[in-house]
Amino acid sequence: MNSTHMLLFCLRERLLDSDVISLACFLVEDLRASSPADLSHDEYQTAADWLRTHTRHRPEVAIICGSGLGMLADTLGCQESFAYSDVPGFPQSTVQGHAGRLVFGVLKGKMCVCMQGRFHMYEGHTLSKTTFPVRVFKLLGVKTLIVTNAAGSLADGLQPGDIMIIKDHINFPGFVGLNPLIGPNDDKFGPRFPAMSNCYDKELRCLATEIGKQLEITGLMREGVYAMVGGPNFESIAEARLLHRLGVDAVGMSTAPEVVVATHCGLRVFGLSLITNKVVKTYEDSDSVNHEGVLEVSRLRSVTVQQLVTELIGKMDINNNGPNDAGTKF
Ligand SMILES: O=P(O)(O)O[C@H]1O[C@H](CO)[C@@H](O)[C@H]1O
Ligand SMILES: Nc1nc2[nH]cnc2c(=O)[nH]1
Repeated sequence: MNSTHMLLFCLRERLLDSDVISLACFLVEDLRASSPADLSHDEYQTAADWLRTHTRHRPEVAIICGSGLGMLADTLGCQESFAYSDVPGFPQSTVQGHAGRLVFGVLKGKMCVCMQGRFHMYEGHTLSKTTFPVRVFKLLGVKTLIVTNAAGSLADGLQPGDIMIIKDHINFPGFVGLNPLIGPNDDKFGPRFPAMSNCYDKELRCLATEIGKQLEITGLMREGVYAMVGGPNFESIAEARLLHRLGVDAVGMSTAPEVVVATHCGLRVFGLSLITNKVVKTYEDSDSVNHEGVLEVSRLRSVTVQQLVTELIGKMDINNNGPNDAGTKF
């Protein structure tokens, strides 16, 4: 008996009133609609097979470009690119600053695939669709995922233009059941109960800090905790204060689902947030954030982010799969 049958049974037996039943059925359906159980293994495999037959590239590193950071993909050598609309199963990008192209190419001698545009829950995509490319990358043989995003800062020491290496995240939507792993577990990808305590690889974080020193950008860099909220609205002042008190350094509307799915399937993850604005925390402050401002700061810093990511890819040991790799099952 599934949850809906259970609720209908309660109704028949007059255990609950009909309004409660309708609401509960709606919530159950809603949760189900947002779970990856609505995609079969074959759907990921079809996309991976299609890509394998359309490109000779065999990427080891995947990069997800945050808002306004798509220029990273332009630096790949020997490029081949595909519109998301051409790849079976890929959703469409609907947000300004997210071009909607998958770019394959070579960076510092490593085969890479770059998402010029990511998918967000607030666009109306299910979480399975939001994270769809990550599992496709796994099937393509990718070992390391690099996620980038634009984020607002709550930490006093983080200014617009700074780069925060993500040490950990808080997946707020996950607290209310909006987790991409909800639904029957696909054991071919990973375990039912994956650990998240090592999801941002320590070695890669240290390497990025070293590279920051070489690039003489340590003044712009620090580690911190990223929190994902659902969006699409930016934070109210009371919400900003709450996040600040909870120890959040930077907030955005993406990344956590991708990282959860990547960690589940044993990918090594590196993440960074480009701080595009300070989140307003006082009622006296008349500033307010907007997406155009976010994109502008991203573009201004995109070359620095590009240099950092490029050097990181060049120097990373591709054969070290990190602590989450339980061995591939394909
Ligand atoms: O997280 P990325 O995709 O970088 O984008 C961030 O910027 C947008 C808001 O300006 C939101 O989508 C937020 O998540
Ligand atoms: N939620 C949220 N997302 C962002 N993305 C870029 N800046 C912000 C911000 O201030 N808040």
